[in-house]
Amino acid sequence: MTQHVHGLRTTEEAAVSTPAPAPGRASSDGSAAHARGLTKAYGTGETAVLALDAVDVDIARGRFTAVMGPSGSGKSTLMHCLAGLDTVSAGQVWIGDTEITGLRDRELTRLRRDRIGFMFQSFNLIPTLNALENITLPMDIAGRRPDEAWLDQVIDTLGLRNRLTHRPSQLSGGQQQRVACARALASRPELIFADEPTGNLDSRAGLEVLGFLRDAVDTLGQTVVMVTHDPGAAAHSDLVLYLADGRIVDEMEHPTAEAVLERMRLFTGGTTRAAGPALDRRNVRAVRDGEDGRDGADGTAGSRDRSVGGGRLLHDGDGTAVGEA
Ligand SMILES: Nc1ncnc2c1ncn2[C@@H]1O[C@H](COP(=O)(O)OP(=O)(O)OP(=O)(O)O)[C@@H](O)[C@H]1O
Repeated sequence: MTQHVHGLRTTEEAAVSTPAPAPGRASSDGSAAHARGLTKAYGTGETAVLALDAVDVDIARGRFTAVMGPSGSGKSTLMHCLAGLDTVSAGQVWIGDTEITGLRDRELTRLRRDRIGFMFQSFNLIPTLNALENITLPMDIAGRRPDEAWLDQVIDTLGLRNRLTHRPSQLSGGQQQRVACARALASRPELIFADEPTGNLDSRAGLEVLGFLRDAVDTLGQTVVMVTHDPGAAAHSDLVLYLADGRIVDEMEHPTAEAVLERMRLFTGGTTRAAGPALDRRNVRAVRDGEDGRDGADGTAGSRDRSVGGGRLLHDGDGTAVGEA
């Protein structure tokens, strides 16, 4: 099945005519994270799923990037691979200047602890600890003393000053998410990854959290990457990256909810399918170089026919090909 993105000039199409920068484009301050050829396959053989297909991406420092796409398009997988929470099948990932693909588990754990903050849909707060203890827990585990001035700023920015001695069960959902947000910010990480951070919140609490993430970028100079299904949430970001079938197929600067909604309507299908037999390297290269019959003539973005060459190249954990046609 050929996947069309009508009327749009996709990132892939742009790459045919000009050596376009990777989606996300690093700001003048550089990349907080970037990936090249990031490929992630789950399972092997007939049941293998290619969740990410040779993704190139730059996460610009000091910006708020949203990742959107249909269910199963690879959003969470992309976030987990960028954050070093999941291994990659092929390709490379950097946090700042540090290549994390290839790091040993212990080094990766330390890097995640020291340089990355996480916010998940389930807030992951410890019920027996109060808000302040939850906020400082990662630093306590790491044996690091919080920067008190910064911690104060985060607590005040998030409006948690009067809730610090409360346990999670004594806080509303929005307040719990703010604690999770403060915990992600407290160690002043280079990068914050948020997976559907408003998914469990009512719209008012969701708006609050998005406002705080926005503030974290604007006031505190943080870098945020947020996976979301919600155009309204994406509208708080500086840049939306659109994933479909494990690839970044488009991006939008300065999104509005209406523009995001409209753009999402233009995408068709888009779930990652089971990968069939893998193809040989020549075909992979041909597909990547755009020699696979892009449409183009009618102005539509000629995306790649997934069946060209009979499948896609899959790799096992150490990056070697595990199958060929
Ligand atoms: N642990 C796993 N084992 C096997 N397949 C997986 C695993 N995790 C994800 N997948 C598959 O990889 C593809 C991408 O999944 P991912 O969770 O990244 O998508 P998503 O865009 O975040 O979806 P959603 O919006 O529904 O959360 C899907 O086809 C999914 O079924």
